[in-house]
Amino acid sequence: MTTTASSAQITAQLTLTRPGFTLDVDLQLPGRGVTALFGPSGCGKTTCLRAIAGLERAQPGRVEVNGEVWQDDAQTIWRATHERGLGYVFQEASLFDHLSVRGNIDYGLKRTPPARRKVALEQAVDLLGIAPLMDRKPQTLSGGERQRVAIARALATSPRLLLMDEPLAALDAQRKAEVLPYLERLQHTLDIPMLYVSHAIDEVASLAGHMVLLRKGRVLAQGRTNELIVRLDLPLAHGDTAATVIEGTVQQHDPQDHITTVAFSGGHLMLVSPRAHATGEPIRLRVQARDVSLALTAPCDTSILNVLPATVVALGEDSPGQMMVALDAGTTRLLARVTQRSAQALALAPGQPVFAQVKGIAIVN
Ligand SMILES: Nc1ncnc2c1ncn2[C@@H]1O[C@H](COP(=O)(O)OP(=O)(O)OP(=O)(O)O)[C@@H](O)[C@H]1O
Repeated sequence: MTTTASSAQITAQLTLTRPGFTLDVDLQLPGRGVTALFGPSGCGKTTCLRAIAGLERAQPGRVEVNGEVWQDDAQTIWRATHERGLGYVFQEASLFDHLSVRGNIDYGLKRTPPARRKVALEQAVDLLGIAPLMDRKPQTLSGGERQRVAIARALATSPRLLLMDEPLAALDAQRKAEVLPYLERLQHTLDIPMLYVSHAIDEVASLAGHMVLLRKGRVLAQGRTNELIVRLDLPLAHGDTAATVIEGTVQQHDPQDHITTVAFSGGHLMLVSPRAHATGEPIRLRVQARDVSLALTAPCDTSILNVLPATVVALGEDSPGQMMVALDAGTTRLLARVTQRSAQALALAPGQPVFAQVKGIAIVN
């Protein structure tokens, strides 16, 4: 086995040329947690995953995962896919229809030498909530159930890296919402890094701490998801889906009004939450730019619960007639989408103190 001294990090320098398309990326990713590959159709997300998996050969290429070198053309190192210890989950779960769910998961387990087994069968089954399905045949399962079985099977191989290529894309919104919490649970429980391809920015924002933004085979930006989604120079901070993820701590929960108060670097936010959250629990919140409005003086007699003092950092044009405003509330960057007319009427400019009125907040996890 070829290893180097570097610790939890994934690096991939990949050049791969096809007629009409060149992938040329230098990825520097954390070796823990979920990293999303995000970008428009055809930008090279799947090609990146396949090159990291060794299913396609980048030339030249170098891939190193948590100290193990999988490819290094300069040193003529090449590990075949089956020697990389990968889990791969695709859009459509490719289960063996002649085997039961248990048989499918056992198949993954048996391919893993006992010394390398980190994830017990029971743990994979429990994390994906599939215990009641173990004796069923795949063709009797719903799409969401099949996908959970496919993920459990990949996990049962105790992969060094789990590659997921749009694992929720074939599911309708309801099934997606059913599988997403399991994926969130995985990353909190297992120390298996995941690379996650998705088109859906809300999925990325809730799952991935880190992301790579791809365009036409190149890296447009890579870094912490919370930071990239609010950068006005990048496409994510534009349009209807622009949003901020706020990391905070539950301060209290009022069971009478079902209101949870969350403390974060910019103050407090209150949100309606039917579930009682424990005091001190870390919590991530998503605030959409279209749900934030601005005022120059503190509004009074308003039904809006959350008014945060903030400072304008930058303004950018969004769509015709709309501006995107980046704000700092404490050390937290927020986005507000306001009309161009309002931006002019308030004479919004960098450095200006404002009050951000936050109308809608969603709990991410
Ligand atoms: N087997 C192949 N042979 C030739 N060209 C291919 C092949 N697979 C993909 N391509 C091309 O390579 C480019 C990158 O494709 P890739 O599948 O990596 O994009 P993607 O970002 O994953 O897209 P999508 O989101 O639509 O799945 C595209 O231009 C695509 O047409």
